[in-house]
Amino acid sequence: MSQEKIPATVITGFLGAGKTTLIRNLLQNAGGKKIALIINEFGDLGVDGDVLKGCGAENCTEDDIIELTNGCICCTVADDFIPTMTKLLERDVRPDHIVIETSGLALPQPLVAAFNWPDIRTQVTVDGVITVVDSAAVAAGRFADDHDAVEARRVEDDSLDHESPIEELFEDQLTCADLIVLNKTDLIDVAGLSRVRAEVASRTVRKPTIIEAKNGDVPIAILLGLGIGTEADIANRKSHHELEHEDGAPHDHDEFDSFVVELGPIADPTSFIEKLKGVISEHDVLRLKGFVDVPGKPMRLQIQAVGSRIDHYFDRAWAPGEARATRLVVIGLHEMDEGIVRKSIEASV
Ligand SMILES: Nc1nc2c(ncn2[C@@H]2O[C@H](COP(=O)(O)OP(=O)(O)OP(=O)(O)O)[C@@H](O)[C@H]2O)c(=O)[nH]1
Repeated sequence: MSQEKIPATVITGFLGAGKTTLIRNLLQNAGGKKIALIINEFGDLGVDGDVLKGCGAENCTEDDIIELTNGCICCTVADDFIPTMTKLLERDVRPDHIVIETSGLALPQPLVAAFNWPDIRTQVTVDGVITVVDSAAVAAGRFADDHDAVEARRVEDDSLDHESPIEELFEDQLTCADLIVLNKTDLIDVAGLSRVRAEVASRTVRKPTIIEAKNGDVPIAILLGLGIGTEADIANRKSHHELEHEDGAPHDHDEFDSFVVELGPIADPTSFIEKLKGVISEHDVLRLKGFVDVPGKPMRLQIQAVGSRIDHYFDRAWAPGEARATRLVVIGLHEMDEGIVRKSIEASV
């Protein structure tokens, strides 16, 4: 029996760009399409999976949400992603569409290349790669090295890389895109947005379509059904790393670190969050997210920090029998001193 290939959409974008938010919208507006979701996170705590499982979309039940937590998907393609895909494809009821959320630090290239593996290629095709961009972060220069300063240092020290790991990853994620979503447009003005658009366009040679969004709110008809078959075009989308190491040396994430902080109940979340802001900016924490136990409140408090901007809201009631706890995952550059950051967060309670 010949079966049509199942389309798979890869959603990529730097830490905190709004991938989970966009997917949540997509699931809630999927109009009866059965969607399977594969989520990969950097860091030990399954926050994104938890957020998406709580979104209650009928066409994507908890069974349809698969979390890959053994490291970044781009490094564990063979061990983790391929077996997961194979199992998904063996299910009696196959999904209409597969959506894959990569970790904010993943290179999408190795993942897309995996769709050329023999067992996968015959059954699934990449509908398109969607790269979500935090427009406010781009506007604030968080993905741009100060090239003049770097150049000045480089004259003194040849071993210095021109681009930071963050800037390289950002470009690699843009390089792989079929569609770029400039998200968080509510946080910048029109002039800022047009500068962001120009900067993003200048960092992609292939010139994919660029659209704008607030809270990842993009009609499903725009996101799904691109019909690109990206896996056949992977040679045109090489990452910095692939270009530098044509021998195929594996990429790793040594430049980044993550750890989980567990705390007791937080009686004064407002003061805690205020102090967290200070910790994040003092120690250059890239991303912090998790859940807080506020005594006396039936709901858990979700904390989401991207750079020094912190969102927080009570997202759902603690389930009966669920242990109330405060757990936060912290992600930063390798130079981040875990011991000091951990102590500062503990001292913020
Ligand atoms: N103001 C504003 N906030 C947004 C928007 N989109 C997402 N956010 C917030 O940004 C934070 C990060 O969003 P996520 O959707 O978790 O980002 P992500 O890309 O999945 O993050 P990682 O999985 O950690 O890489 C959350 O607090 C969101 O509510 C937007 O358009 N505007």
